[in-house]
Amino acid sequence: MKKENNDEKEFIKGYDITKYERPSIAADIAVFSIMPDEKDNYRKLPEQKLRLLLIRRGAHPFRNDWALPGGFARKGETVRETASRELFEETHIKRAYMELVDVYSDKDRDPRGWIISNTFMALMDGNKCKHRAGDDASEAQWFDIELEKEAEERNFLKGEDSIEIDTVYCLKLSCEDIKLSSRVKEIKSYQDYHESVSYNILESGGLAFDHAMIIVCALKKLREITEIDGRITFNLMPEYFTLTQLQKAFETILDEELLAANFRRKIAGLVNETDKVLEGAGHRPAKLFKRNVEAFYKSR
Ligand SMILES: O=P(O)(O)OC[C@H]1O[C@@H](O)[C@H](O)[C@@H]1O
Repeated sequence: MKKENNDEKEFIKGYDITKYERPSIAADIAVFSIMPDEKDNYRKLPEQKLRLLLIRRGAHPFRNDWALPGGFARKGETVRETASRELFEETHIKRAYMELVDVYSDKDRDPRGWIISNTFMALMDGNKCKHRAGDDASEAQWFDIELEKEAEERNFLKGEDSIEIDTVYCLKLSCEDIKLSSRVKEIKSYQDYHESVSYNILESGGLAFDHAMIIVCALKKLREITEIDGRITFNLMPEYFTLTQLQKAFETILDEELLAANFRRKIAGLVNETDKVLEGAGHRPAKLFKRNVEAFYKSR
């Protein structure tokens, strides 16, 4: 046993790590929040909007284009630590829900060279976030985000069981008079009873690197997780909320209207009623609820 350990030590000492080319590692974060629409000031409860934080790049490459907050890993950091550090630099938020979206490693994704992006999504109550421009950024802004299906084409490959579905998505991001519009193609193929998915950027529309594609993937993942397990949505909520506000948050993410009775049945076990009410939002004050923390401890 001891001999083997010594062998291994010798092997590691003599190992030439430079014989493989090494990529640079970056982490990006798609930071989502739900915030009231400031333009909607005629209602007591303004419409809630799903928002994404973008940074205007202050340096080359893609100077002046908009990008997800992100940056290179520092020596010794895990990529999650890199993402948390970058998130804190931009939002001053230390703890937020973070989930890996995917790893983006296309050789041409960054003109500077082989740079792999590990992208996380972070969800937060946007009202708590004091975003500020970081060292390498000239501006940080919350953008309203919308994703529309523009076209879908189905092609049978060999027989009835093999199909390729091409979907073109139009991603719209807007912040006051800044309007970004990107088009991303999703290619889903089902062959031999297995699904594979890939994406192509058709138009970047003012977004840097491959971030248009990454944002589409992040939003689709947020929607998928919300459909499977609604607990993720609570990360966008303040401590106290009405059931209507919670339903609106679900509807904003899923981009569809939900039936109140079905919705309330579904989330009943996840919330606890409090003795507080929301004042000033109509003739009858609405009851405020909190997370039922025990239901959140349960493993997924
Ligand atoms: O902002 P700098 O530090 O220039 O570069 C980091 C970015 O480089 C890209 O590959 C990554 O997606 C990340 O956003």
